[in-house]
Amino acid sequence: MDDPPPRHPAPSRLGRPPGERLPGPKTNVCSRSYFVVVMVFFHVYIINVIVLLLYVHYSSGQEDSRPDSPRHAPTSDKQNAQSPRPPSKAPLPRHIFLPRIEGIRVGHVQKLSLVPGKVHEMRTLSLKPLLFEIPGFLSEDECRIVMQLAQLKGLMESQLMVQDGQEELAKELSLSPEEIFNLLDINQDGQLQLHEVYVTVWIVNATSPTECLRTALINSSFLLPFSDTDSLASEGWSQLVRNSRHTWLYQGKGAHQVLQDIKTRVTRLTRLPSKLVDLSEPLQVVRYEQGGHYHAHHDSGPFYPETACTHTRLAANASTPFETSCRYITVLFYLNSVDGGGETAFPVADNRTFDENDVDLMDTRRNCDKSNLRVKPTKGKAVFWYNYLSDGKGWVGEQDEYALHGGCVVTHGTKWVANKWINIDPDYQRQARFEQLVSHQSEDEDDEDLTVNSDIHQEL
Ligand SMILES: O=C(O)CCC(=O)C(=O)O
Ligand SMILES: [Fe+2]
Repeated sequence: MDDPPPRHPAPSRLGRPPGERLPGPKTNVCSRSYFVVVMVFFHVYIINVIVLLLYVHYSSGQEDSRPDSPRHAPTSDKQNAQSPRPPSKAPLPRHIFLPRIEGIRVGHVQKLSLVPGKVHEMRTLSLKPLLFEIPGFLSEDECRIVMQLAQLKGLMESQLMVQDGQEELAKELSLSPEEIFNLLDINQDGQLQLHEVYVTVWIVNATSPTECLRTALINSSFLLPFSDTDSLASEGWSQLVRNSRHTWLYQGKGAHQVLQDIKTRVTRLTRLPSKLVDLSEPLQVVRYEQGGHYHAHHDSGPFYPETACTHTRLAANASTPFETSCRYITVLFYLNSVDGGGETAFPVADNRTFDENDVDLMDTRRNCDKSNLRVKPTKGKAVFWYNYLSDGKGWVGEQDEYALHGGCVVTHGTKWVANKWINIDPDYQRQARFEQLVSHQSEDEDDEDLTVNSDIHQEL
């Protein structure tokens, strides 16, 4: 009998030496399927990565191909601000730095090229305020046309004056001081402002002389330039802030060419962006008869965080208790040469004799000769000054106290002047939003030149 074939020992974990592989066929199947699975996963992974990369590439490529893509054409802040966008609350980028003309020193003369074929000379009159004069800024014809246009439009009384029968009415009604006060407190702020006070004077005189006014003074903290109430009772014209007539002339598209030319020249003179000049108040034309005057004043008030500017008020979207015109620059044109008096006085220019208590300096009927600086009205001459200082960062800063000025009494003849005020909000964001809003409106209203200030100017 054959011996039975030798049998492999039964696989036994215990009996296998360490490191010995598992029997043949079973080992082969496991490693192959494992390899296949791994390879499938690997390929799927690679394909995913490739697809992802292709997606990223093509999607960014499409963005790049847009004409306004930043990668193709980097847009400046200025372009961004000009492109039509709905007004947003996010702070707008600062892209305008207002140029300010340097005065160098009093008497310094700079040559200007404002109109083709003519050179103007600009002389520094004072550094505080920064004040210049430019003889012959307007031609004789331009002066004549502006005066004629103003006459055609009609001039109105610059300050309310006592009307016929007003005194009798006041007597008949025999109002109490409080009633008079409340009647005259036009904006109902519990105070009487300067323009309200001068109306008060007439009615008070007609009822219970200065008693009424004293009550008003005690009940409120309004500013009175002449504190002597007895003289208020006895004086006439001198008590009016101003004694003149005025009108406004629109200077936008469609206006008389002379008015548009003046606006262009003012833009060149001040070197400000034309948009700022375009959006400013229209030209104000003023006529003083013999005996007319304008007591010393500021064309624009001081600026506090809660102060609103008249021109940006509508865009500011907030109601504020104080409002002023925010007239950054005044350009004053003399439209005729005055026979006697009528100088423009700058009582405290360059601070040579400034005494804060000397309130009489405000009185241009009596004390013009005490002013530090007086400019003689000569046909065609322009003077211009900054009513606000710079904030040191290229924008409008605080009010310049030295910009106090007034029109001396006209002793002979008449006096014609025109004012071009350039309105800028010291709050940059408000000015920028206002410009944004106006450019949207002008787009909507198609090519109409918006001079939004034309019916919202206020008397100061
Ligand atoms: O008449 C003048 O000389 C000055 C006028 C003026 O200050 C004004 O109109 O605001
Ligand atoms: Fe003024």
